[in-house]
Amino acid sequence: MDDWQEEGPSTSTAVQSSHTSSEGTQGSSWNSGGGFGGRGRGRGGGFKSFSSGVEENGNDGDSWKNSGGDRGGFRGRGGRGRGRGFGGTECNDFNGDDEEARENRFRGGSRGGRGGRGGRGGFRQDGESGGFGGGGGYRGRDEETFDKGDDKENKDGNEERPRVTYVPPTLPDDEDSIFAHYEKGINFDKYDDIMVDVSGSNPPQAIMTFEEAALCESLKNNVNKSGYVKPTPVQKHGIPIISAGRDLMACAQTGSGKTAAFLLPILQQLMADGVAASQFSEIQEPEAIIVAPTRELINQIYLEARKFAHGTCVRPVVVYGGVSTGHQIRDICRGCNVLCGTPGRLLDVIGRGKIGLSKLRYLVLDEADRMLDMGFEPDMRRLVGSPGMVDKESRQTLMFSATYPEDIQRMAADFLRTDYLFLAVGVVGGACSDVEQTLVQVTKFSKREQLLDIVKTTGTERTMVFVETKRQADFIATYLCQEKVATTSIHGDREQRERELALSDFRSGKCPVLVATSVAARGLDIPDVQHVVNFDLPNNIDEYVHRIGRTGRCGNTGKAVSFFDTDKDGQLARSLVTILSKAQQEVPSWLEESAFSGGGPAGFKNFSSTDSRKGQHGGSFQDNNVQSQSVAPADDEEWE
Ligand SMILES: Nc1ncnc2c1ncn2[C@@H]1O[C@H](COP(=O)(O)OP(=O)(O)OP(=O)(O)O)[C@@H](O)[C@H]1O
Repeated sequence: MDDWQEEGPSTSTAVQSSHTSSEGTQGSSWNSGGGFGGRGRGRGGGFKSFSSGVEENGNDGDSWKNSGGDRGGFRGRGGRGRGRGFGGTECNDFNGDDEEARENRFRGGSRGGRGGRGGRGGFRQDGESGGFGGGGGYRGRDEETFDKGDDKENKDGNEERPRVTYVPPTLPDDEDSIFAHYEKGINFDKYDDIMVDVSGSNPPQAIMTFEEAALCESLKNNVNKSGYVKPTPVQKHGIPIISAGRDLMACAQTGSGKTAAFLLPILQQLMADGVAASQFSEIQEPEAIIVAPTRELINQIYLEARKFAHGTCVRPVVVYGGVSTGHQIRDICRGCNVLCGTPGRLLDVIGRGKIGLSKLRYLVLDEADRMLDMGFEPDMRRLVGSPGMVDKESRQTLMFSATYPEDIQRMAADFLRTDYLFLAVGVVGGACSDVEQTLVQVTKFSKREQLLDIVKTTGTERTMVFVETKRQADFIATYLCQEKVATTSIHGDREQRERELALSDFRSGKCPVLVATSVAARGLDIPDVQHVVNFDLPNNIDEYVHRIGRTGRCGNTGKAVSFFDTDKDGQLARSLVTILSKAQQEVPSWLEESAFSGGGPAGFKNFSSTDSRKGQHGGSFQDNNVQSQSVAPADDEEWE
C-alpha cells in the first residue's frame, strides 16, 4: 500500500488546522443499514426517500411505513437501543471493504438507538457522535459548534477517525453526458440591460461575442456544444480582463455564468501557451487551482472544467472531503493542470507533497466572500503561504461571487495585486431579478403546514427547502415523506455518498423536493429548480441572496417563498426590504413596518459600494445610509 493510501493525518504543517474533523461524526450513519434509533433492529430504521424503491440507507426495506422503521427511525419512538442499532453488517451501500473502517464508522453504535422522544424522533440529546442517523445524526447542542474541517482527520492525534473509503461512481465520458445542459431562459437577453461597472486602472475592452474571445478551435467547439451562443455580461467583461493578465474581483448575480467567465480564459491561455500535456508523476504541478467552499460545488466546477477542456491536453482534477484521499491522489498522479478543491482536502494533498505550487499561474476563489470570511480565511492564508507557492505578483488571482461585503473586499485586496480590477454586474450583493420573491408572515408553529401546502401545490416541480440546522433538515424531510411528498435531504452530517445520491435523486426528479441546509445555498446549478422555500430564514442577508439564487438561473424565471417569523427574523427585515426593492419586488407593508419599528442593523444589507476602493474616496456608489458588515453564516458547520 502506498503511504498516501492511508486516510490518516498528514504530517505536514500545511494541514494543521484549528478545525477538527466532521468525518467522524458522519460515522453515525443512517446508511448503516441499521435502524439508528429506536430499537435498533438493524433494518428498517432508516429514513427513506419517499419515491425510492430503496431506502437512502441502502436497505431495501419498506421505508418509513415499516413499523420497525417508524419506531426506529426518525420518529424515534422506540427508545432503548439494544445496541445493534447500527447493524453495519447488513449494509449494502457501504463502499469500503475495510471492516475496521466500518467498525469505526459505526462507533457508538452500541449505544445508538436511544431513539429519542417521539416527535423529535431518534435524536440524541447528548451530543455524542453516535446515535441518531439521518446521515450522521443530530449531535445535540454540539451542533452549533460543529467544525467544518471534514478533511482533516485525526486532528491533534486525539480521536482516531475512520478511514474514508468512499469512491464516487465513475463519470460517464460520452459527449451527451459531458455536454448535457439546460436551456437558457426567456430573460437571458435581458442580461444585456444590466448596468456594468468596471473599476480600476486601464480595464480592457469588453467582448460582445465568443468569437472575439479568440478561443482555440477545441474550446470554441466545446462552448458550442454547451449551448452557449453569446456571452453573459460577466463573461463579456471577465474574459478579456483575465486574458489581459489582470487580477479580478468580480461580482455578478446568481446563475449568470461566472464559472465560464473564469474557466474559458484560463483554459484558453493554458492552450495558447502550450501547456504540457498531463503525464503520470508522483508530484503534479498544476497551472491553476480553483477553490470553492462545498464539495458539491467544487465537483460541479470540476465538471464544467472537464467539459470545456474536453478533447484538449489540459487535465482537470477534483479533490474534496468525504472521498477516499488515496483515490483522489491516484487521480492527481495521472496528470493535473487544473486542480479544483475544497480548502481542507486541498491543503491536505499539498501537505502530503503531491502538489507542487511553483508553476501556479491562476488561483481562483469561487464564492470568494465566503472563502475569505472568518470561516475560511485562515485556510486561504495557509494556501497562499504554502511552501513553494508563487507570490501574488507572479500569479493571477481571480475572485468571483454574487455578494461582497465591504470588509471582505478590503481584506481580499491582500490576496490581489494592487492594480486589480473590480467588475460589478448590477447591484453588488443584489438578488437575481428573475426570481419572484414572496415573504409570508408566519408563526413558528404554522410553518410545517404552510410548507406542506406549498409542496403539494408545486407537485413535481423541483423545490429546494432551506432550513437552518441539520436536525431540522432531517425532521422536515421525514415529515414530508410521511405526508407522501417524495423528498430527500442534504446537509453536512450526511455521508458523501448520501449527499451525492440526494442531489442525484433531486436532479433526476425522483425526489422533486430537496430539504437542505446552507451547505447547498451557494453555487449549485441544478436544472429546473422552479421554487425555493426558506422554511427558516438565514441570519445573514447574503445567504438569502445565494439561497434564492438556486432558482431563476441563466435567464429562467423562478419563485422564492420565505417564511418570516417576526419573533425570530426581525433583524433581517430592513435588509429584506432593501433586497426586495432593489430587485423590483413588491415589499409587503407588514415587512416595512417590522423593518422600521426596531429592526436593528444586525442584518442590514450593505449596498455601500461596488468597489470598496471607491467608497474610500467617497465614490458615487456610496450609500451612506447603510452599514458595512460581513456575518459568517450561523451554520458555519455546514461548510467544507
Ligand atoms: N453564455 C452562456 N450561454 C448559455 N448558458 C450559459 C452561459 N453561461 C453560463 N451558462 C449556464 O448558466 C448556468 C449558470 O451558470 P453558473 O453556474 O456559472 O452561474 P454563477 O454565476 O456561477 O451562479 P452562482 O452565483 O449561483 O454560483 C449554467 O448552467 C451555465 O452552463
